[in-house]
Amino acid sequence: MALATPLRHLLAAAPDPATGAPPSLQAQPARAFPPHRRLLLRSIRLVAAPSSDATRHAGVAARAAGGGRPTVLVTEKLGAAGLELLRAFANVDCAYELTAEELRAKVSLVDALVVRSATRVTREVFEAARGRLRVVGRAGVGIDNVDLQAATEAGCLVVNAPTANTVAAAEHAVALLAAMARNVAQADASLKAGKWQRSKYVGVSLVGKTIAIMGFGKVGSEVARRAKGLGMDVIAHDPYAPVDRARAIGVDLVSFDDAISTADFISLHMPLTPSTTKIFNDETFAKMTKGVRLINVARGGVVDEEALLRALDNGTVAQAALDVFFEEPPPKDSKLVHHENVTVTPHLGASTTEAQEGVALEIAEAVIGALKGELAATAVNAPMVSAEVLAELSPYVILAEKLGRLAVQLVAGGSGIKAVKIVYSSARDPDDLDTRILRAMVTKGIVEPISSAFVNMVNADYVAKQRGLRIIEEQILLDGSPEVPINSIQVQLANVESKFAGALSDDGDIRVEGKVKDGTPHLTLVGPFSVDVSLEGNLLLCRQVDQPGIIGKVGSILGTMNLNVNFMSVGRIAPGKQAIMAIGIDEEPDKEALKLIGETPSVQEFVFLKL
Ligand SMILES: NC(=O)C1=CN([C@@H]2O[C@H](COP(=O)(O)OP(=O)(O)OC[C@H]3O[C@@H](n4cnc5c(N)ncnc54)[C@H](O)[C@@H]3O)[C@@H](O)[C@H]2O)C=CC1
Ligand SMILES: O=C(O)C(=O)COP(=O)(O)O
Repeated sequence: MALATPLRHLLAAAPDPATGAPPSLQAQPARAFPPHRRLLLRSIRLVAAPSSDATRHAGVAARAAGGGRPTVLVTEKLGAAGLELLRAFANVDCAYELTAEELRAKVSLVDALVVRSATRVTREVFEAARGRLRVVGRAGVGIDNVDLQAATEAGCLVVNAPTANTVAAAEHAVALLAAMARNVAQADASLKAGKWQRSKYVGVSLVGKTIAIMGFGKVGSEVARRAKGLGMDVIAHDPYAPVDRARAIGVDLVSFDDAISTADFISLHMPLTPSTTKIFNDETFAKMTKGVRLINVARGGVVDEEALLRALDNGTVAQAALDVFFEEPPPKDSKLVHHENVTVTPHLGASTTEAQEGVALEIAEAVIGALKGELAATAVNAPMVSAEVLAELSPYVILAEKLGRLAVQLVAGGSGIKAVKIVYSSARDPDDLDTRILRAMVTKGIVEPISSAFVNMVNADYVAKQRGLRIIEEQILLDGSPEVPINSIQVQLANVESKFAGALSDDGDIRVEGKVKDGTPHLTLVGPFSVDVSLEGNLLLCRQVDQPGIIGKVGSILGTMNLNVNFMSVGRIAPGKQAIMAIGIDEEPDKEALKLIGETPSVQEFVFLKL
């Protein structure tokens, strides 16, 4: 999907100047709401929520250094069709089996990095990238080899390919299940060694046995379906899986202890996270039925391998079939790998021709989309904002950033900003108004003019938190049609001094408010003064006592200095009382022009603001 320029602006670390057709607005059903209710929307939330859900959306545009084609570094073997797709869009550097040092050396020269499970994309890698790396594409599911927090802090989007290898992984689990139960690998090795050991390799049957699926996600549920086809009783444990989905394929969701204590076979399908690390340990093995058989096609780290070895040696675990290991490749003398009751494969779950073509295409599309600033449906470290929401809010994106920019420039030097309140007035039910993108833009507007940080949707909340900015959002619920998502956005900075007293509200906050008019952002309120000036170019705010002639005087200074006024508005409290002039200027006035404006009799204060 091509995005309108304002949206690219949000998604971009460096805005991509390419234009696309603006996405159509989403029609909303008309609903009635009580008038003018003020609601607290939400305080700031962090965005680094590791998940492999396929429903997350966000994008980050990258512009290659020098403005040319972007460069993509591919560090592990990728399916040919995916590589071809990448090559049509970017310069692709395929460099396999890099050392950590070599990877760090290369990463600052690329806009995107595509990896599988063997490349460790650590904090050091993001640091070495020095801000150029915008997208990490994981051609597969597990993103435990990517430091998501470091990626988020660097504003680097991480995308994965969560669906194309599901069936391959499930089939491999079933292959290991059957091979283990019938000693296929051991018998094969024995026969090849010239032996004929029929009684040694008597196996166990699967039919009628209970298998516990630990992690009932995409792979787990496919394994469950296949196990049912083999005549097994299937139970599953997954604290987050919907009961309905399990029920639909005839699987009972049970507690962790119930699952492991009743199963004859246990198949692992959860992600490796801090809470699943070594979740299978001495304590949990002790709760299992004696003679249980374990299959692990998930991640080696979910099993305490020393404890598994003990359980195999004391007969608690009769057999294990392992595709994944804590350390990959495992040490050559690994006792687990060489154990006679253990069947091993070298992380082959996703290694089918079909799955590799699939993940390569899936990741190539996601990476290209993200580099273009389009939506990444498989982003794992950015908030979920649907394409429809992004399209609908795109006119407000620039407004939000400009209000942030204005507000921060009104702060007097030395007064640290701590509290930012964003007030949206809207007739839309708060549950139907996703403002995270706008909050990110206000943050961008506030932070970027006063720091070297760059802010995008991936890192906005993180940057705000790191800078001690508490961002609160409120909604004033208006009467009227909820078809227009937002009537106005107000940015308030509390407990700061202003270099322009006219911008202070009666409560003492710096306050600016804006609206979108005919698709263009307008400033509509400064402190207590209503104005109406298009937010383009630069802005001059002058405060004076309302009286005839001042507009002419300031206007003629600007004219003399060859400064073009693009918009102008006067706001006053009452005739003859305090007033402000808001003047949009295309160019930036020089010191002399500003001096003359300051010396204009009756101009009590003025400020020049860059938009
Ligand atoms: N060996 C291989 O080549 C492959 C391995 N994998 C691995 O398989 C695993 C599953 O992948 P998908 O099914 O695609 O992911 P998924 O995200 O669809 O499913 C994971 C499920 O685990 C559940 N879960 C999270 N914490 C849990 C806990 N403490 N106990 C039980 N369940 C928990 C989640 O709720 C989710 O339903 C991942 O670890 C992935 O990295 C996936 C593909 C290939
Ligand atoms: O997708 C996953 O989680 C996998 O484990 C597959 O890993 P791979 O891409 O084969 O290195």
